[in-house]
Order: sequence, then C-alpha cells, then structure tokens
Amino acid sequence: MTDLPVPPAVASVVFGDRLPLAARYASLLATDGVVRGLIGPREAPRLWDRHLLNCAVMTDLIPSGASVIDVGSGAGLPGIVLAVARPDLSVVLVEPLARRTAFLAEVVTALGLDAVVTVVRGRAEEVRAAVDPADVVTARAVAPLDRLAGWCLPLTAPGGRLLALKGASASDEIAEHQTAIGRLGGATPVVRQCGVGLVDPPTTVVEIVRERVVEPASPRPAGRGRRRSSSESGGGRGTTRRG
Ligand SMILES: C[S@@+](CC[C@H](N)C(=O)[O-])C[C@H]1O[C@@H](n2cnc3c(N)ncnc32)[C@H](O)[C@@H]1O
Repeated sequence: MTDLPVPPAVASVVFGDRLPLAARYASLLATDGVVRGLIGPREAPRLWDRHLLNCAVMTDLIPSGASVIDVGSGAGLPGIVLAVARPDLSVVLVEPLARRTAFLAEVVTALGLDAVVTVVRGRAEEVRAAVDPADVVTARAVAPLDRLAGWCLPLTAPGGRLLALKGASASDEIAEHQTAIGRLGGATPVVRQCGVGLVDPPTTVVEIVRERVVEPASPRPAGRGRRRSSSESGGGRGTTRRG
C-alpha cells in the first residue's frame, strides 16, 4: 500500500486555504496515478517538493483572472496544480494520450474543478482550431524550447506569454534556440526564478512573450518544390504582423 504524502509546512503558505484540495490531488497521484502508470512509484514520496510545490510557485508569473493552456499535462502538472492554487484562473489541459486524458478528466471531477478546467485530447500543434488563444501557455518537461515555441506561441494570445518550466539547462537552451524563437514571433526569452525561499531549488521558468503573430507561409506556386512546414524550417519562413 502507498503511504500518502504528507504536505510540508510550506505547502500551507503556497496553497493557503486550497491546501486540502491540493492534498486531495496529491493523494490521487500517489494512488491512482501510480497504479495507472502516470507517476513513477519513486515519485510518490516526493510529490509535494518535486511536483506540487515546484509547479504552484509559478503562479507568481500568472496575472489575475488569466486564461491558461497547459500543453502536455501528463498527470496534470502544472495545469491541475495551477487550477487548485488559483481559483481565479481558467485552465485548458492539452494532452494527446487517451490514458492520461481519462485520468485528467476523472481528477478534474473528483476535485470539483469542472467549471474552470477543460481537458482537450490532442497534440498542441493540432488543437489550434479547438481552443481559444490563452493569456498564458505553460509546459513542463514536454520538448526543447524551439519546438515548444512552435507549438505553444500559436496558442498564446498576442502579448501573452509562454511559461516553460525548465531545469538547469534553461540558459543553454535559450542560447541555442533564441533565433528560432524570434522567427516564431517570440520576444527575447527571460529566465525567472520562482519560489525563492519556499522551494529548494527554486523553480526555473523561461518566459517568452508572443510579441509578433507569425502567419504560416503562403503556398509556393506549383512546380517550385514542396513547401516546407514551419517546424522543418525552424519557423523561419513565415510572415509576421504585430500582435
Ligand atoms: C514527460 S511528460 C510531462 C508531463 C507533465 N507536464 C509533467 O511535468 O509531469 C510529457 C508529456 O507531453 C505530452 N506531449 C508530447 N508531445 C506533445 C504534443 N505535441 N502536444 C501536447 N502534448 C504532448 C506527452 O503525452 C506527455 O504526457
């Protein structure tokens, strides 16, 4: 039998009066989440430190009343945690795997979050027609920054931001992918440290504002070769307009 994870003292600072709801989510992860293979058994004892608190502290970067799309939610990280910590947010969870969206839908209902959380099954690059662009798009452990920007900036409202939870590699990834991100309409990425003094280590978030809207390139005239997709071309062949 799995021991249910005990919230550390700092959890009440981070979640406030939503702590019981956060604890219910932690229990679902530690039981159903482990049994159904969405969370590794070794993660159960460290769910609070490495997962719930690590995700919750990024709420500092999310404006009041914002719409949020969480891309690649998996078992609900960070999307469910954001909805638990911040009842003012409306959250869409985008996840392609049926086993995971089934779990997410059950968790949303079990936590009474149906009014503020929607689960969408699909790949981020395929759900554009199905979701409204959001003020904030989040992603944790989903893809390198250039691919994330290609998937997530089109889901971000002009002037909104992509918040990518990253580890120690954040600065290296920015150096590697900054040019591609710019071509996709992203502003210069900024590294933010969240939860300093609350979580150790603090959560590293790469923030990318969608400063320009990049339209897909127009098709080339017939006979001049196959048009490259934006992902193949690094997004560099699009046309842009100010957002
Ligand atoms: C390593 S898991 C991370 C899950 C969760 N964000 C977390 O931090 O625990 C990566 C997740 O991204 C999802 N994913 C992969 N490609 C995706 C895409 N193109 N669009 C949306 N989600 C994707 C996978 O199905 C998987 O659930």
